[in-house]
Amino acid sequence: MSTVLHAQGLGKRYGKRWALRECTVDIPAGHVVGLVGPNGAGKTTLLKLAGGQLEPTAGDITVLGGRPAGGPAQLARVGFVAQDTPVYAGLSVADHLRLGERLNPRWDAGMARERVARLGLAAAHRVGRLSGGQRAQLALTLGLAKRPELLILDEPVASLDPLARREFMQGLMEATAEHDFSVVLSSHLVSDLERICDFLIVLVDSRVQVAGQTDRLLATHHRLTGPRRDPDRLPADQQVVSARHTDRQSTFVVRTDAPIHDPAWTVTPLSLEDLVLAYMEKRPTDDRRVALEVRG
Ligand SMILES: Nc1ncnc2c1ncn2[C@@H]1O[C@H](COP(=O)(O)OP(=O)(O)OP(=O)(O)O)[C@@H](O)[C@H]1O
Repeated sequence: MSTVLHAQGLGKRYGKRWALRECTVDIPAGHVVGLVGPNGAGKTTLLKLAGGQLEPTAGDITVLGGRPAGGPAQLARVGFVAQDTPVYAGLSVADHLRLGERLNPRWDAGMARERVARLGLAAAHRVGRLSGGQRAQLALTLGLAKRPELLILDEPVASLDPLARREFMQGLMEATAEHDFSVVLSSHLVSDLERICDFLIVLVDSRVQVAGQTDRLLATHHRLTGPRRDPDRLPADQQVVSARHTDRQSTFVVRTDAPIHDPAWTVTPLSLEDLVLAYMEKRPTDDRRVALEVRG
């Protein structure tokens, strides 16, 4: 299967501070990829490196097999909807569609018109007077009508209310069902992404903590609850993502490909949100087996 994004040791530094470091990921084509992480984790940096708006300080990145923004053909293959859903306040909805048609060789004018009509956006309406949700939908329309092979969306729903979030995601889901393209979109919240994403990247403190297909991630991560135990006494093939202890009980989130047979444990599956939170809790530590110890 072809790869939409390949990063090897990718890093971006501003002054002394790394915004993204040692990022090595492969994203196969045909997925909707959720990039999740807290504020300042490096999501925008990774997406801008993919879009070619930033140059790496270290490592390599290829997108659809080419250099990001490496010429008009490459630019036509990648759509980018930036964080502040950039549209031109003084221009009308129709002006935006005309601009899109002028600038994009594969522009799907019929789809753009149909989508704008379905959203109830009047062609003559000044974009500066649209609501945040309507602006986000217009920006999504422009991104989709470009007919990219890869559409990158940087926190597209961050400023929207829950209903507008749902409508936006619904529109994106319908588009991915109708047309064959890959999507990478970022959010602070996994709840925004879990209905639509089938591939997840968790980014915390400028590093990729985990990346993979969501069904595979869910199948290989488990919560173990049982009598208090030192993490060093877990089998070597169980990678401890997070650990919590009371005086008598331990709860671990572990990653393993092997079945868990130890009768001491109650094994429960994780939701995607649990999984992301376990990685977000992870902190650098001297102990390689334990990501986090919380007493409580
Ligand atoms: N132009 C810049 N100059 C200096 N530091 C920057 C610049 N852009 C980003 N950074 C820093 O790089 C780190 C990662 O920023 P980035 O915008 O990629 O994070 P993010 O995960 O997208 O955050 P948010 O969710 O808040 O948008 C942050 O510490 C940020 O302050």
